Amino acid sequence: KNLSDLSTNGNSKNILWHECPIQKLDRQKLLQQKGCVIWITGLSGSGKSTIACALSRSLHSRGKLTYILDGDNIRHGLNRDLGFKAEDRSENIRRIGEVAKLLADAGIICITSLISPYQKDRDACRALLPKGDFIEVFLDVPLAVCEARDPKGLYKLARAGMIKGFTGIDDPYEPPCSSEIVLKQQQQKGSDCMSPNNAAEKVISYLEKNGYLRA
Ligand SMILES: Nc1ncnc2c1ncn2[C@@H]1O[C@H](COP(=O)(O)OS(=O)(=O)O)[C@@H](OP(=O)(O)O)[C@H]1O
Ligand SMILES: Nc1ncnc2c1ncn2[C@@H]1O[C@H](COP(=O)(O)OP(=O)(O)O)[C@@H](O)[C@H]1O
Repeated sequence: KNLSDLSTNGNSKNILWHECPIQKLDRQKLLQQKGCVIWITGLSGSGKSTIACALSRSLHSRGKLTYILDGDNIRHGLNRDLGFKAEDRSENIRRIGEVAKLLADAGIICITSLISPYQKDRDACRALLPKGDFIEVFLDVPLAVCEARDPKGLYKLARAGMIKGFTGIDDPYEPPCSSEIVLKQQQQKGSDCMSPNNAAEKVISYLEKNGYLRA
């Protein structure tokens, strides 16, 4: 190794990047797909986890390897030290963005389902990936619909002041302005314009059209 290549990165000094002869392209060839990140963002209750699962199931049945990074789940382990203040949410997203980047480099179709309320945090994750490989999916579901669903009873607690800083109630959500895919949920009851399976199909069409389902 050439000592002049030793570098500093963050708090790490004297580190050198190690290349392996087996690269992303080789892994993609093996898997017959392209590694990428499908970044699902939206309010609590907008359907992120449901759509992530529908998408994973559908891609799996076509022989494609996926992995879901779900905010709730990752907060049980890797991110168990983080809460919900703005810096903690940013760090949550930064770490998951880095893990997603590794999974995409492994050739996997990585699906993240996080509120990710801040544009700058989402954009920082986008910037970690090669152009095109970060596919943002905005679940554009009105707060009233999410609040009416309230599957975990958290909106009720937030309205009663028992949870402080709940997204959409007393904490911000910055809607994305240039997502690759926008999935809109109408407010009328019984509207089936965005069933989880329809939503998954829209994402799969995008992947197909953009060459992610072949090596
Ligand atoms: N204060 C507050 N605000 C928002 N959400 C809260 C809060 N406290 C707990 N929860 C639960 O945590 C889930 C969101 O975690 P995320 O990691 O996706 O959030 S973030 O991206 O860091 O903003 C979120 O899950 P989802 O409903 O699946 O989105 C909530 O169940
Ligand atoms: N497309 C949809 N149409 C109707 N209800 C949905 C849809 N997607 C999710 N749901 C329901 O909404 C609730 C919240 O979904 P969930 O996937 O947990 O959202 P999130 O992960 O964004 O918090 C669940 O009860 C789920 O069954």
